[in-house]
Amino acid sequence: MKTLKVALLGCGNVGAQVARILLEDAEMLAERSGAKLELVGIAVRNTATKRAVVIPEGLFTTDAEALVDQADIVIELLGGMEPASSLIRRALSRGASVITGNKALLAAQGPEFNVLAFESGAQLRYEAAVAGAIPILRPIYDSLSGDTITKVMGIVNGTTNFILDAMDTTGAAFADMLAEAQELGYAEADPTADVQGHDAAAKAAILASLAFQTDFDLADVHCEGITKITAEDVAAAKDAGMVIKLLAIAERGVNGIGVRVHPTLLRRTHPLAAVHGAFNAIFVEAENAGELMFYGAGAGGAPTASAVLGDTVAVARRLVTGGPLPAIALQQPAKVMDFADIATSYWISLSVSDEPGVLASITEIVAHHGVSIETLLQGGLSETEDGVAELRIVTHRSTEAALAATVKTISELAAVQEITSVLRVEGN
Ligand SMILES: NC(=O)c1ccc[n+]([C@@H]2O[C@H](COP(=O)([O-])OP(=O)(O)OC[C@H]3O[C@@H](n4cnc5c(N)ncnc54)[C@H](O)[C@@H]3O)[C@@H](O)[C@H]2O)c1
Ligand SMILES: N[C@@H](CCO)C(=O)O
Ligand code: NA
Repeated sequence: MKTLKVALLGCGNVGAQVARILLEDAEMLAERSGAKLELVGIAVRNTATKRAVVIPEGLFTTDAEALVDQADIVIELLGGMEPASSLIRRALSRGASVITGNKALLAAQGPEFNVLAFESGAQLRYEAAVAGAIPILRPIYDSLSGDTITKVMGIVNGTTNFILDAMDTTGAAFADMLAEAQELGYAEADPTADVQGHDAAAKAAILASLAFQTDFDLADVHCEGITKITAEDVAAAKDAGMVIKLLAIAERGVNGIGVRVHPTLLRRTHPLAAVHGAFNAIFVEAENAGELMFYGAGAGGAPTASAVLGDTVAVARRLVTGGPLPAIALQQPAKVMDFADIATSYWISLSVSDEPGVLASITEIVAHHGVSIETLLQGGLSETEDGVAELRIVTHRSTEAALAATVKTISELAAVQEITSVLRVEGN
């Protein structure tokens, strides 16, 4: 049986679990790959650091470059831009295949890595980079390659789902749940990438690139995180039979493809509303397949390691059987839809002076901008301020530009005391 040398870069949450599986399940992996997968070394910063799993000390090295230079397969789980980028380029340039979970790096440099891989005949796989354990990239670029995808929409960040879900179900505080997500190994090394939506935006760029055969990068993704979501927003959503989720959405529109990440209100009957904790779920709509939903663990060491090992076996099988790599699908230049042109629906909460004619002025403004109202709810007089009434408006779908202009004009009305929240609504 052929032996393939595997170099592991990084031994953190995910890397340690990958090392464990490579060592514990070596026999099974060899049977499935058709080759012995020999872990030849693990690049770390400090060889003396105690790890989450028992690993023979002799495997650790601080010389990542020398390790890369002797490997057939390089698994990059360092995170961050450098030295991850240089090491991936080094591996691909010498024809070694690369598996990575580094979505931030892929969203920035993925197209360049693809070219390097194509030139040297190396394989590049990154199922772990989007929605952890869930097989989602391979279904999109492989299983659905005979169909036309029209929309991808999902919860792709475990940390923010964990936080929002706890705020919704137990009323827990944002900061406490973020600390717990960090302890559980869900959050990025710098958790602002999670809560500001950048991690989900990188995943949205990867999903959109594969679903629409083009190259999206982070700059193409409209991104809003969850840092402005308050306990009051969560309670108001609950009161209305809805829940707030951070969604990544990529869809074909009239003049291009719109890619966005933002907190979104969903009715509780929507399947994505039932995704709890750090779980992820992704809806894919395709012309012939219809609606598909993929659900599972979106973060965490062992689940993410499962996706890494799946890629490793797939790469090893091809190294054993040989044969040409599939040609890179023709990458069309990205036709990015301007965010202002994207159709969404708004939920607007506001407090107004409780005086005659206010409702009429507001409905007039909404109509003036070509927007129509789905529901308008008067929440009664404010408990804290005399003569102040609370209103909640949900609009029908309209362009982002028309909706934003509507909110701006409403906010300028003398009777409007405060726009307390503006959120987008998805689903039926
Ligand atoms: N944790 C998850 O749930 C998850 C899920 C999917 C993808 N990912 C991605 O997988 C990657 C790893 O994530 P993680 O959670 O294991 O991170 P981590 O911070 O736990 O592990 C990274 C490890 O790499 C080490 N490292 C960093 N720079 C190094 C260098 N120059 N030389 C040697 N070692 C170095 C760090 O010391 C750390 O031990 C990231 O790209 C992350 O985005 C993580
Ligand atoms: N920090 C990421 C890890 C998985 O990519 C998350 O919370 O989803
Ligand atoms: Na995945």
